[in-house]
Formats: sequence, C-alpha cells, structure tokens
Amino acid sequence: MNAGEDPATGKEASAAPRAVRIIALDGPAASGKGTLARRIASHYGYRHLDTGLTYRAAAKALLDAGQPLDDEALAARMAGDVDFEGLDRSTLSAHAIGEAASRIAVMPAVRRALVAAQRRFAEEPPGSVLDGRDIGTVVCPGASVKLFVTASPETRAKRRFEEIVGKGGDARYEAILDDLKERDARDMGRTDSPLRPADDAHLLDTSEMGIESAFQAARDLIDRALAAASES
Ligand SMILES: Nc1ncnc2c1ncn2[C@@H]1O[C@H](COP(=O)(O)OP(=O)(O)OP(=O)(O)O)[C@@H](O)[C@H]1O
Ligand SMILES: Nc1ccn([C@@H]2O[C@H](COP(=O)(O)O)[C@@H](O)[C@H]2O)c(=O)n1
Repeated sequence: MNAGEDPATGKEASAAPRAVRIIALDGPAASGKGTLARRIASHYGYRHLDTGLTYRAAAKALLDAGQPLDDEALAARMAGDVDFEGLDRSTLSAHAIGEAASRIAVMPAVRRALVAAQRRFAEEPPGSVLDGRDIGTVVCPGASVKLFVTASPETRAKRRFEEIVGKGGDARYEAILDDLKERDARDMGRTDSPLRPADDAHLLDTSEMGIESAFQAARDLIDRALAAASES
C-alpha cells in the first residue's frame, strides 16, 4: 500500500481535518512505543490505538478457528471483523499470537482491511495517538507529529525478558533476542508497508533512557512540533 492511499478506493486519502491532532509512533518490537503511546495519550487527553493489537486480534481469530495462516482472503475477512472496541492486551499478548500476527501482516488484503479502520479511529476529534509500524508512513502520513522509537536489539530483548519474568513467565534471553531479530527482519523486509521511519519522523533512541526520561523526551518533541504547527 502506498503512503496516503485510501485502502477502500486506492486513491489518495484526504488529510485529517486540521483540528484533529494525530500523534504517530512507530518502531520495532519491544522498543517501548506502546508504553510511550499510552503515557502520551493520557497526558494530552487523546484516544489511543495500539495497531499491533489489531493484527494480533485477526491472527488470534485464525488460530482459534484452527485455520491456516497463509490464506490471504480468509485472513482479510478475519481482519475486517476485528472489533476495535474489544481489543484486550492481556488476551492478545501471547508469543504465538505475535508471531502469527507478523506472518499475516505481510498480506496486502489484511493490511487494507485494518488500515481503513485504523484511519477512521485516528481521525475522530479531538486527537489520537496510534502506535505501530506504518503509522507515519502509510496510515496517517499527515500526522501532526511522528516519532520513530528505537532501542538496540539487546536492550529490547532485556526489557521483554524482564517483562515476561516479572509476570511469572518462563523466558530465555537468547531466544527472545533471536525472535526479535527475526521479527524485525520480517517487518522491515516486507513489500507492503515495511517498518521504516517516515522522512519527517523524529528519531527517539531509548536504549539509554528509562521510561520516565523517554516520556519527557517524547513530550518535548511533541510540544515543540505542535507549537510550530499552530504558529504556521
Ligand atoms: N525506556 C524504557 N526503559 C525500560 N523499560 C522500558 C522502556 N520502555 C518500555 N519499557 C518496557 O519494555 C517492555 C516493552 O515495551 P512496550 O510493550 O511498550 O514495547 P512496544 O514497542 O510497544 O512492543 P510491541 O511492538 O512488541 O508491542 C515493557 O515491559 C515496558 O515496560
Ligand atoms: N501497524 C502495524 C502494527 C503491527 N504490525 C504487525 O503486527 C505484529 C505484532 O505487533 P506488536 O506491535 O503487537 O508486536 C508486528 O510484528 C507486525 O508484523 C504491523 O505490520 N503494522
């Protein structure tokens, strides 16, 4: 799918109304974009959508139905049925669901179904925060502010390891690191909407930052971008 293309019509999507503030956060798995997106949404009083959960919900529906993951038409139907109001992180967080999500996320028909609904969510006033892989490049190319949140693979693997162990789960650091690298390669290497920073995204490398300093850095970037936009 091309930047700004309306998935329903294949034509250039209209930019969001100026009054609607859209904050786009993209980045690789476990970079901390979801944690930041939730903090940012709460700080600015905007709605939040973790678009990864929408891919996960479609993948879970296929897994639950015992269906294969390589049938694009079926996966797209499941994607079209995803209930954006009922996305529940705790039931969608399993490793197998994330893996299946990244497999069906390479399919253009799946992306078309989800991107259309993600844009509708984004464009509701007064503002929204969306995190994912293609928000600044494809879903909301006209977003008010775009952040590309990164951290080294080792930092991300350590954070994910601590997250799983903290919840009482079993995990092996090396396996998590290998999995993250594989997921990065699939997300960055796909033809449709690969993971990459938008040309006008602000890069935020949180490898050496805790959650609080990452939030402060993100907030500074957003405040400056919103102030500049309201002056122009
Ligand atoms: N700056 C940070 N310092 C330390 N830990 C962090 C930081 N940011 C996030 N974390 C922790 O790292 C883990 C992964 O963060 P998070 O779920 O926000 O990543 P994500 O990019 O949204 O991942 P995914 O795309 O897989 O959903 C969480 O346990 C979170 O608490
Ligand atoms: N905008 C997006 C969001 C997610 N994906 C794919 O879904 C997988 C799971 O996402 P998480 O953020 O919940 O880990 C991810 O690996 C991507 O393949 C996407 O393509 N676009």
